[in-house]
Amino acid sequence: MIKETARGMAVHILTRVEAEGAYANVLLQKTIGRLTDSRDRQFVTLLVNGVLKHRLTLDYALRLHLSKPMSALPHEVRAILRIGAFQLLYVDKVPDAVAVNESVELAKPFPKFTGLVNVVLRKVLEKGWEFPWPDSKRETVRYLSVRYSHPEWMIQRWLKRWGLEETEGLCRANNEPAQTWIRTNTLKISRENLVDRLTQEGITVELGTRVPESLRIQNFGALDRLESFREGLFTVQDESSQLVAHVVDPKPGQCVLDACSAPGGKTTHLAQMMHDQGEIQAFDIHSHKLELIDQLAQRLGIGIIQPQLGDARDLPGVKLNSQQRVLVDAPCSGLGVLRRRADLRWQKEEQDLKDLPLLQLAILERAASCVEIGGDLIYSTCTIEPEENFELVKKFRFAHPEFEAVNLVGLLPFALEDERDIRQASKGMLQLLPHRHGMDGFFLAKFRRNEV
Ligand SMILES: C[S@@+](CC[C@H](N)C(=O)[O-])C[C@H]1O[C@@H](n2cnc3c(N)ncnc32)[C@H](O)[C@@H]1O
Repeated sequence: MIKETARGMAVHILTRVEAEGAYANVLLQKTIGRLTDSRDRQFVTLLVNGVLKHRLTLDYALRLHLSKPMSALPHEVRAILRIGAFQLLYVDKVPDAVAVNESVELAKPFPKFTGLVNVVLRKVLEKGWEFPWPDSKRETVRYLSVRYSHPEWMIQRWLKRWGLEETEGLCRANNEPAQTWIRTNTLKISRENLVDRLTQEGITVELGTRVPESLRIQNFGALDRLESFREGLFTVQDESSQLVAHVVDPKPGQCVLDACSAPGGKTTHLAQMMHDQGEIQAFDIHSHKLELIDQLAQRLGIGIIQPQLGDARDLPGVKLNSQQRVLVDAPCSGLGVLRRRADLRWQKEEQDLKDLPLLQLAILERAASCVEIGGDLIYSTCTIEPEENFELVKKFRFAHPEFEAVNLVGLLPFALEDERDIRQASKGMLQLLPHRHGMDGFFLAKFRRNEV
């Protein structure tokens, strides 16, 4: 039995993820609560997410010193080696000797492999980052793939679209640690007063510069234990996703439809902007996720949201031409948020980029039929792939000349700097990219319905 230390817990989680296909984030949340020290909880999270993200690079480094393939080793031993190599290569604050010795300690329940763990990790330590990488000119795809731990099919697409320099920049950005952003609940508190409250609670806070409600926080333990959290003064939401409600720009008293709404991040932001006056119908296809919207709305003190179970391709009960604002925050491949979702890059396949647009377009078509004349339709995704974004919007516009693009430049709460973005945004679309904008990859489009 591996002891339930922080490292032991990380081995246990990674083993279950690989051997049983368990969801890493669900397992992490369930398990780390057993650790009393918040630093231990953070360390387990760092190890699990780090190993999942950098798995390809770690295995490449380890295989150089193994006589058999990783698959010939027990799952636990693979996890111990990866955790050890991750600390040696990526984590400055752990002394190298500690990383090696602790890994050997973890391997003691597998006596046949303690020697191997010791020898292999000492070799990784000795070599550091001096690997025989694939040739970056002749084998560019393979080089970027192992150097930055991304699937080759993703690299291939990005190289075609953006070339070497930008693709490398994107891969680097995807490997940066994700920052934590929160959104002020302006129904209850101003952003300045929230900064004071959080500071009193020992949290390091920084004002977001792009969204008036956003704050970046650091040095926090379990957020749900904070008084300010329980009072509903904020919710966790990435900064780029906080842009959406500003682009929707709903007004108090309006009828708003959110077609794919769970867990309610954007729905509750819309309600805030409406001063909790009017009506928001919040659809989602999963009933367990609808409960999350209810819980969030309750905590934030919001009353105008009506969660509705239903497929957004049907939107049962919603009348044609009945809504002043309709948001489609579509299910997507999520390739814009790879830094935030550690194992997502390994879960997606290129086929998803053929299947998802069919669903996205069907949802957009039905949602569009609910927009009243003069009303607005907003489409957003957290992906950077054209099939789900620009190309999809082009198809939709071609079939629906009654929708005209709405200029986004004045709606965004920050000024765009890049000429390319300004040109796009004035035509009603914006693609944010992690390596260009320093934010999660996100796509937004807005159209107004005219009489035809
Ligand atoms: C990008 S997430 C929405 C995030 C949400 N807007 C927020 O800000 O918290 C997409 C959502 O679409 C839901 N979904 C997937 N297929 C759907 C469908 N056919 N109809 C309605 N909802 C769907 C998923 O359950 C998921 O909750």
